[in-house]
Amino acid sequence: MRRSAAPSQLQGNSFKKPKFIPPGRSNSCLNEEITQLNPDIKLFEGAANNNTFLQSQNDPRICSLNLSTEESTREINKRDNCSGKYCFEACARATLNSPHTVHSPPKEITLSKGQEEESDSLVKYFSVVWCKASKKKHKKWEGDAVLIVKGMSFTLKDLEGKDIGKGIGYKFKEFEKIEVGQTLMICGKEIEVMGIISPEDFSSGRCFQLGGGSPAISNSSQALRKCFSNPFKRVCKPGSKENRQNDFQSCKPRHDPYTPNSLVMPRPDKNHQWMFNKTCFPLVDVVIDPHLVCHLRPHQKEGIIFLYECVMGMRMNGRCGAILADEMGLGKTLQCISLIWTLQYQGPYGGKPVIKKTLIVTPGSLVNNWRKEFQKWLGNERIKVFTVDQDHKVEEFIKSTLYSVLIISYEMLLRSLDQIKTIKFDLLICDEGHRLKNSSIKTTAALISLSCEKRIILTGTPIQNDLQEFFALIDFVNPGILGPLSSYRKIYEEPIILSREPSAPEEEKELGERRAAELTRLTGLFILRRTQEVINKYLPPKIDNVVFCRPGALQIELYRKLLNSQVVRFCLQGLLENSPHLICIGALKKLCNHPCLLFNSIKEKECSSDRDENEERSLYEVLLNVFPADYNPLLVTEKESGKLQVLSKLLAVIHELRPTEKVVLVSNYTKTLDILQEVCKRHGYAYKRLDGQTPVSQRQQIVEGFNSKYSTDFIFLLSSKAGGVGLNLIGGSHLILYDIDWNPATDIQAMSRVWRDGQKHPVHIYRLLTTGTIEEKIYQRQISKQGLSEAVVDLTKTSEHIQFSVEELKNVFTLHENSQCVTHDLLDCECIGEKDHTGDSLEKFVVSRHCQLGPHHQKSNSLKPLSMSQLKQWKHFSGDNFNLPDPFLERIRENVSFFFQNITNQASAI
Ligand SMILES: Nc1ncnc2c1ncn2[C@@H]1O[C@H](COP(=O)(O)OP(=O)(O)OP(=O)(O)O)[C@@H](O)[C@H]1O
Ligand SMILES: [Mg+2]
Repeated sequence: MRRSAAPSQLQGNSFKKPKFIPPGRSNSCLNEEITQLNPDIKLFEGAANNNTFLQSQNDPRICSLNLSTEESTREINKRDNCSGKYCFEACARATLNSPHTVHSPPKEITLSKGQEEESDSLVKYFSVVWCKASKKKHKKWEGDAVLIVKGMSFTLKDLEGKDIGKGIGYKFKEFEKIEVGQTLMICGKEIEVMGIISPEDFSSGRCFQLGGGSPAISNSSQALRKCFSNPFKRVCKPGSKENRQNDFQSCKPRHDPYTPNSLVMPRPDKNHQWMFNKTCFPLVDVVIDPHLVCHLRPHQKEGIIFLYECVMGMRMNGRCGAILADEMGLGKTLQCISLIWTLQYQGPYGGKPVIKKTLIVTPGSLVNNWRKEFQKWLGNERIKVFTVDQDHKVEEFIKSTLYSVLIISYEMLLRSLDQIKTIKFDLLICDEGHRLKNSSIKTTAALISLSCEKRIILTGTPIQNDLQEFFALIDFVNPGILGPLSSYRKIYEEPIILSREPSAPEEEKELGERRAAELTRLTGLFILRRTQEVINKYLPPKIDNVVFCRPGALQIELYRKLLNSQVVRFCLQGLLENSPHLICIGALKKLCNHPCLLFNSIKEKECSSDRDENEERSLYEVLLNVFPADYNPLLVTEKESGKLQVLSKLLAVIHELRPTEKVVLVSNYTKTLDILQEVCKRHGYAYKRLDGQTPVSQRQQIVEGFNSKYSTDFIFLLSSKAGGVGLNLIGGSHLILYDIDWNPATDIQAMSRVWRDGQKHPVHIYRLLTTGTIEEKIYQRQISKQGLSEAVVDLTKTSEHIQFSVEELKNVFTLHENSQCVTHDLLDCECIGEKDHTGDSLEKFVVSRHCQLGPHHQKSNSLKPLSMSQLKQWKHFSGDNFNLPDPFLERIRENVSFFFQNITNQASAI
């Protein structure tokens, strides 16, 4: 009856047929056909097998590095053991890396009539094709669908997960014995049952992918079609056996794969060879340069293999994208440099290089850091890298044949997009690539428009907290892998989000969890994230301190006045039009940093002609009266700010006790940095400064100047928003976070700048908070579960994105004048600031952080904001405690009401 087929029929429905079928061919006798048309394949396979192929695959040196290497070995062995068309099917499945089989034993879901009548909740699933009911002889199937039969009702869903038919009250008989091949008329649609879907395939969502089974992999995605198109077009030209053997002998690995500690990449399997080695070059081991290997950490070796497998399309057929999401400081740069250096001169087929040109796009402040890292690991001669800046334009790169790597900032990329598009890049690396999470922004669109297939995103920031952003990143590296956004929403996002609702029924929860697990499984093939713990053992101890500083008298007076203002009262009545609460929050934060910042804002507002902002104006008028008539903001009096007083003492004690050590001083605000700079000048401390105004071309020079052991600088003033990401500031071993951000990710990024590979001294991190004020509230929000919503784990989100309830605002707009530490009060700790919880260290506690992908994704715990209960395990003591074990804290105690402290890698830490 069928004349035209639904998509699944065109590719071969996986529930009925073997899954891997190159388009245009029927699956039967596939291998025989190949052998007939292409005798060289056999010859080649034999040659490969006789050579180092299996030896290297079985080489324990390689296997010990990575599970995936072991897996691929197993896959290859499996393939070698099978033959004929079933072998082919198995190969395809093994490459897809899917632990699941599609065929499900009918008995699992076929129930006896009695049983089914008893339980209305038993559900059956079928893959079907459908068309509108008509009397025409020649039917035209309109699409594939999934039929869900539950008791006497059914739902028909298209492959995007949308309901296209629903019915209840059907005669039970009609659904009793649905069989493959049967046609049914339901809801005005004619359907033909193509296969049975197991409950597992339904709940994981795999059945919604064309071709079933391993969804996007066997799916007819663009990339795949490209690879599979006309497979016999460029097959090996028959050559004499001798020629081939000569070829074989002349192709040697660039480095000896058998020297001890060599790092050899996994060999492509036969399926890969069949697709990508049409000219039948001999297989050659790809070996990482021993010069690099001797520096690599174990996780970096594993990461290089991962990246190699991804970009070579060995993890997923024809998919060449990867996301390396290692936490900050794990050396993502070195892993990429090793990959580039390897692929540029080596390849598995005849040793031919896989790539010629690489494009690295990175935030402006890291352009020169990349160049520097290339120099550090490969010297100046091996690879010529070209960095684009004001004086070095893309044209130069185009004209010269010298350079193979182009490093450019995201901003410059937009400006030079037309030229960039004329260059054929074989590998694209997007550093700090979480910024591509929004596919509608210009940068993402520009990068998508580049034709390069091998794409790598590097990011140290968690990426799974927002499912839509997650989709954008995935879709960037492996376009189409999750289908169109609309079906992704229906199949994954909606069920997952619904299942997270506390009131979700059990059934919904289960479905959501399964979909999340499937999404994790699928994307896990090309996402790698390791946590900081993997390098802890190479790093010196780290002492984290949270220091609660008593506010100054002027601060308290202004604070009270502000909280009693009309604007705050309006906010607390829920009148939040024009966001007056944000003005108040802004004013309180400035006040905590230094009253002079607030004074300056008031004066600026006075001068501005903007008449609309009544709330702000009236608020400021009230406050101005609190300042002394002769107040001079330029004096930046230290005692006016609790934190500044503590900072000034802290710098003095570090300078005195550790004269050779340096300090990174971080703020989110340029104007606060101006104050801190003033303090440096006043005390004669040599400093460097990097903020949003610093020209990109100068940034690396400033960083290097500070890191140099010959540098006389004592302080590095850093604006975390402008330059926090990616920088290496290992010259400093003390880092002071002067203010706190709503977004814990911003603070974590900043705090990760000094405790990283290359750091020689124990690292001291000081987070300064003004006692009893909004800063404590922000901190509590950061560390309490409620505060860890997706709104704040994203680097680009600020307080404007945070929704406050009136209740929350009441809390934010309260000053706790009589508490030494509100945060400690909230911990329900029985101590009175004298107890020292030395036994437990932070590392022992698992932090849970809101992650939309659910529990399956909550593996890591190192760089997450800690929780209240963990904080309780930190050592803590009030400033009145006389036996402080820390010489630095001891000297600043006078202005400090409370401390928390935790030591990681405890040895001779202080
Ligand atoms: N194997 C290694 N041995 C010594 N130093 C290393 C090693 N790997 C990386 N490093 C150094 O560690 C520092 C951090 O590396 P890198 O900047 O690549 O981190 P990252 O993973 O990109 O972190 P972020 O997410 O903060 O950008 C660099 O100075 C780098 O040279
Ligand atoms: Mg980096």
